[in-house]
Amino acid sequence: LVVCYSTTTSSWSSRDPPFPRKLLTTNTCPSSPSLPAPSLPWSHAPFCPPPSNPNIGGEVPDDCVFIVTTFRASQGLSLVTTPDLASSIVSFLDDGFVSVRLRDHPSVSQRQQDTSTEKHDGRNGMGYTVKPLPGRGKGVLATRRFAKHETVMVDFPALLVRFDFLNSERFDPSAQRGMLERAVRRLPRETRDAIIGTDVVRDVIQTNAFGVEIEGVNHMALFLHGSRVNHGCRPNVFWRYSHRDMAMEMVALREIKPGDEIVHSYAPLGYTMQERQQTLEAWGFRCRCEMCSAPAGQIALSDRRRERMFEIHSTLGMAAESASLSKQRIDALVREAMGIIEVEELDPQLVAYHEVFARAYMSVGDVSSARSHVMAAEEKWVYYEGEEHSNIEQIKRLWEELDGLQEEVDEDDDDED
Ligand SMILES: C[S@@+](CC[C@H](N)C(=O)[O-])C[C@H]1O[C@@H](n2cnc3c(N)ncnc32)[C@H](O)[C@@H]1O
Repeated sequence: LVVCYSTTTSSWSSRDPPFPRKLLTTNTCPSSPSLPAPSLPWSHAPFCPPPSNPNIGGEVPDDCVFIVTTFRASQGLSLVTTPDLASSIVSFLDDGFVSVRLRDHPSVSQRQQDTSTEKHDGRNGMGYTVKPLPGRGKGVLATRRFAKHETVMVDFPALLVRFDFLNSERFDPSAQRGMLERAVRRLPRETRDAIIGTDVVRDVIQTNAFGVEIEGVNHMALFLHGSRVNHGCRPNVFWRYSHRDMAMEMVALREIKPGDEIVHSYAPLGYTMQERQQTLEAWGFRCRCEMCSAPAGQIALSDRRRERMFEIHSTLGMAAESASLSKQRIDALVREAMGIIEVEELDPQLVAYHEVFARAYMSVGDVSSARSHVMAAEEKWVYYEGEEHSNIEQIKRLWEELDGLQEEVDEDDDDED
C-alpha cells in the first residue's frame, strides 16, 4: 500500500520554451536502503479506505483515491484506481512530457490564459464555446471555421475512475460516493467547480465520461470540456486518446463552420437508426440530433445503405475464409462498400473494412490489392486510434500473412519459369 506522498510544483509553461521536463518534488516518504527511491507525485496522502464487503471480489487490490493537483498546469487529476495502476502512469503525469503539438493547441493555451476573464463565451480564442442548448443540456459550439482533419480540442482528464470500482459491490454505494466526492473535493477549486458539484459526482461519471484504458484496464475519464460534447448520429468530430500524453484530442471529420455544434458519436458508427436509439438508451436519453430529426424517407434510405454495408462486410469476411468469390466480384463489392462509406460519411469505419478487403483479396492471391488495403488499414488505425492503438498486433499479423502469401506467389512464379 502506498502511504507516503510528495508535493510537486508543475513544470508547465505553454509560453516559455524551452519546456522544462521535470517536476520539482518534495518527498515525505522515509528513505530506506531496502526500498527503491520513491518518486510519487501525489499531492495528498492516498486515501485507501477498507472495503465495505471484503469478501466480495477477487484478487484485484482495492482502489484508493490518488490526487495530483499540479497535473496539466494545475488543472489537477484525481484517480480512483488500484495502487499498481496509479503507479503505472506516474511518469505520464509530468507536464514536461506532453507533446508540444498538444500542449500548445489553442484550446489548451487559451484556456490557461483566460482563467480570470469570461472564459467560455466565444471571445477566448479557443475556437469553441460551451453553452446551454435546447433539450440537450450544455453543448459545445464552434466559434471559428475548422478544416477537415484539424484538431478542434485537446483536453486532459480531471477524474479517472476504474470501471470495475463502479460495478463491484466490494465498496457499497455510499462508500463509492464518499471516495468519488473526496476525489473531486481535493481538486483545485476551478476544476472542482467545473465538475458541477460533488453531490452529483456519480451521475457525472455515468453520463459524461469517456472510456480510456490504463495498462489495458478500463477506466471512466471525465474531461472538463470534452465531456460537454454532445452526441450526434452524423458526427463532425472523432476523439482519440494518447496514454503517453494523457490527452484526448477531438479532430474534425469534415469542415466545421462557426455556430455549428461540435458532436461526436457515442454509438459505434454505421448503426441504423433503431440500433443507435437502443445504444443511446443505455446513456439514458433520446437523441435529438439533426439526423434523428430528418424526414422518415431520408432515415430509411440511410438505414438501407448501412444494412447493405454490413452485408458486404460479412460476405467478404466469409469469402476470405472460403475463397468463394472471384476477384471481379470482390472488386465490385469493395467499390460498393467504399461508395456507401463516403455517402454516409463513415470514414472511421474503414479501420475495420480495409482489413476485410485485404483478407478477401488475399483469398484470391491478389497480393498487390491486399497490400494496398493493409497499408490503408494501418494508416486509418493510427489516424483514428492514435499511435498506441490496440490493433497493432492484428495489423502485424496481417503483414506477416501477406509476406507469406507473397513468398508463395514468388515460388509459383519461379516454378513456372
Ligand atoms: C457527455 S454529456 C454531454 C454534455 C451534456 N449535455 C451536459 O450538459 O453536460 C451526455 C448527456 O448530454 C445529453 N445529450 C447528449 N447528446 C444528446 C443528443 N443528441 N440529444 C439529446 N440529449 C443529448 C444527454 O443528457 C446525455 O446524457
